[in-house]
Amino acid sequence: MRQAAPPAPHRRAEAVTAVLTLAALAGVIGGPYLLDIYTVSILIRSFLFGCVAVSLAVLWGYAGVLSFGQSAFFAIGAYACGLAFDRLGLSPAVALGALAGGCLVATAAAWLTGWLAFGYGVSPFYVSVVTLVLTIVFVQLIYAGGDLTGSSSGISGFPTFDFSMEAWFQIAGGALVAVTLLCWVLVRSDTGRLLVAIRENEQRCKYLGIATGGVKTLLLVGSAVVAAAAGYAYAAFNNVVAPDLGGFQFGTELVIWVALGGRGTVLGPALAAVLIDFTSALLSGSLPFVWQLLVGAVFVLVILLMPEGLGPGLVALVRRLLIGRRDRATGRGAHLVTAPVHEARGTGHEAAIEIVGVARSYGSLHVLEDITLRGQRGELISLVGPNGAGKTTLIRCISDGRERTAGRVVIRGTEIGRMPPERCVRLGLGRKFQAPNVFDALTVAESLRIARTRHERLSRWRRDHEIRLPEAAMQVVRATGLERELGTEVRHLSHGSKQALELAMVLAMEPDVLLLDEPTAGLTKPERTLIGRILVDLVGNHGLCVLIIEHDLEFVREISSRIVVLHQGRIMLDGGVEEVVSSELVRTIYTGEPQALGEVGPPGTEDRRHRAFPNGSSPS
Ligand SMILES: Nc1ncnc2c1ncn2[C@@H]1O[C@H](COP(=O)(O)OP(=O)(O)OP(=O)(O)O)[C@@H](O)[C@H]1O
Repeated sequence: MRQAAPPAPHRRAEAVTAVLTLAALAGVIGGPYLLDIYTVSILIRSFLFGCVAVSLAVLWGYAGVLSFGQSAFFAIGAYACGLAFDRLGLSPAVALGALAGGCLVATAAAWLTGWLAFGYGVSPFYVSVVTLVLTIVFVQLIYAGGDLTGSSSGISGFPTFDFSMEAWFQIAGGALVAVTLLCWVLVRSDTGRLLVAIRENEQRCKYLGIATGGVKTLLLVGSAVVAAAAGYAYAAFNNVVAPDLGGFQFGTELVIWVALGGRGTVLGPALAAVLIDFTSALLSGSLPFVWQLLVGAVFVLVILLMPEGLGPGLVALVRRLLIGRRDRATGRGAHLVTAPVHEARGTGHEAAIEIVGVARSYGSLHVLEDITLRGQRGELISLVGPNGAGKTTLIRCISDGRERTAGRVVIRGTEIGRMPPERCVRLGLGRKFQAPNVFDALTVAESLRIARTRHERLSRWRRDHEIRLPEAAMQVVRATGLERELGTEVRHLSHGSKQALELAMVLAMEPDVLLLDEPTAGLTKPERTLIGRILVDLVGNHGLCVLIIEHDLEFVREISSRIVVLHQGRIMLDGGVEEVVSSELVRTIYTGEPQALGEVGPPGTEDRRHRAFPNGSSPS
């Protein structure tokens, strides 16, 4: 496929990075011949710590995974080196085996951490707790290792590589330059945008079919391997490993360095790690307590005055001087292309969606009972009913297999069972939430690109400026003027544009069944009319099955092929538009008259009546 050329701001950023990289490499090669031996030996350590800080910067600053356990991964690599060299002596096979072994153990530990921390329904803070525990477990294991691990004294004096100080400096410095450059390439790529999307709105990512837990686990494994390799080099250089390397204190120091250097950059944390560790080594001897106090005070000040850290401030300044405003750097150059149509799922004869006997209870509260419903291709089914009737709960039960307490949901012939949202979505489901559920920190183009993840693999090393969209999504983007806003950050869009963007993102997945929860909430009359026209076209010309929750009965009347009335968790009526709209039962449900239903209507039905029948008009 032909690739679009990157826009000018990107090319300038790449040129600036190339110059910085060459300058850094020149410093790394020439530095040890200009600096005194003490400075060189401290900087070697600082460079290796810098590698770990950069890997944490990607993990935390971009993907939002705050890990205190990078020290444990670092120490795993260090102990792999110390143990192997101490027990087996130094040979190329042992050296390579120890490096591979350290990385493998770190991979296993990171994978286990990810499995524990990124499971279904787990709070994002849980990973911080799990990684904290990891450091404690690691230190306890080392203590319990007795003679094998050297317990609290660690291992020292083992044979190691016979490299000169200059060579160590060049290896450690070169590693820092390489890790920083690779991470910079990653975070600027489409995959880097995906990491930001996960940090910003993990729920939306899942409903775009992205297995966010898997992505975060992979990233954690990658950062653990970088940390383990740095730990290996640290042990080989220093000839000593100790339990403190894997402890909570070092893990927290790494977090502080990244916070000071700045989340959302990779250069900031690299520089902060080197500068703070280097200065610590120089000052902690003469000013042991004052120095710690000083670092603590600066940390508090930066968090208060520059919550994003020092790096982003400096980067913004450099960008303004060299490149221009941020939006221009991230958004310009993106353009839309119509994507080829993918093969339809299923046999084509089955129902688009089939709901059989679905129920949902919260303890003794039965919110949904025995819901049975079928939707075909080319049908627009409106789900109406007063507040609290269970409409949103039904949408949740359809789009997340773990929500319902009984019944079956079948999408294009496949039962969803207990599938999480990202797997339901892959069966051909698209869900738009009531309030716009978008990525505020991304541009419109980036959001649409992320929405195509299910169909197009995201690049790990570059940004694709060509956004390929299916006809239906393209229609929404064009009709609502989003085409002219491709470079705009979503946070700057109006409410209506955000609603349209979310709809376009959902359509970009090429769903067969579209679930819409009050898509016109908060929209103006012309915007509502436009969305209505688009929906009718999606159903008529693209064959989608749309299930829409709506309170505006005029709107429902104009667009629906069928209306389903839900009341107190049960389907009261399922029929054609005129039949339902003129139904006495519907009027009774909305006005809460007890006679017709043999019960008292739910509280607050007056308000609902006004929402359902604008201007107080009757449905008939
Ligand atoms: N997590 C929960 N725990 C307990 N009860 C819940 C929970 N979620 C929803 N409910 C209850 O389920 C009922 C149905 O809620 P739901 O949001 O599905 O109604 P709705 O028809 O979509 O209403 P609205 O039109 O106001 O959005 C309400 O009584 C609500 O309080």
